[in-house]
Amino acid sequence: MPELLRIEGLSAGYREARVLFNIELALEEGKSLALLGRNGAGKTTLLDTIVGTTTYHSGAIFLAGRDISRLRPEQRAALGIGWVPQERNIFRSLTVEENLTATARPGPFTLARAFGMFPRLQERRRNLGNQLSGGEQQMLAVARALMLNPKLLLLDEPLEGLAPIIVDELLAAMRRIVTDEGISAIIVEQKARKILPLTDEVVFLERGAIVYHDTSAALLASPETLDAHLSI
Ligand SMILES: Nc1ncnc2c1ncn2[C@@H]1O[C@H](COP(=O)(O)OP(=O)(O)OP(=O)(O)O)[C@@H](O)[C@H]1O
Repeated sequence: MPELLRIEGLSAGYREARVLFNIELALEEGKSLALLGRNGAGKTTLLDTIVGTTTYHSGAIFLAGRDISRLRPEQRAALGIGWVPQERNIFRSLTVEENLTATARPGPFTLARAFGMFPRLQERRRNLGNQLSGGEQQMLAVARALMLNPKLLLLDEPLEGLAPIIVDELLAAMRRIVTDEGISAIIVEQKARKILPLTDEVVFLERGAIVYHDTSAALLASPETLDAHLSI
């Protein structure tokens, strides 16, 4: 598979504060990566740096071979980076359907496909964003990002604060996204054991540096390694 994302010697943070140090990472097309680590390890900062909203210090980020390190966030989005931030940036005063179509870009992922993946959204298509439950808002945020037909989907703690039944629904949808739809994704998650079975690779960040990178299958086969990293 061709390489989709390559990060070389990346250091970044917020203004003069450095949060990420010398990040080296590559992801092939169609592969998914779980990005794990304790609170404050730099997971969100890494996603935001790929999106382009942090302060870039050094190194480079390539998307499908093109250096995007100095592009603005909207230019990166146009090149195929889809992003669901922790705060789920949906339009609260637009309907579900308007949210999905307002920023959509042509491609295989259509409104019908979004409703097929999230039947709850179809039922609530005429409801406003602010009338949805937290779980429905998260589904809408994910579906909205997919409607941009991204090459790379970045999800920041998509399961956070959701009821168990909604967590299972979203996990099933995420499995479809990364396996059936074959969309490349980087998923930041606290619930490591929930996310590892549906990702190809896993990275642990600690104090802004990568301290572990392997296949998710290898980490799942080694519970003591997983426990060691989760307890850090
Ligand atoms: N806007 C900001 N300005 C300055 N420092 C920030 C900002 N956002 C985060 N940081 C700092 O960057 C470091 C990494 O934070 P980040 O949110 O990336 O971690 P995280 O691994 O995503 O943690 P969490 O699971 O809590 O979201 C922390 O020390 C945090 O205080």
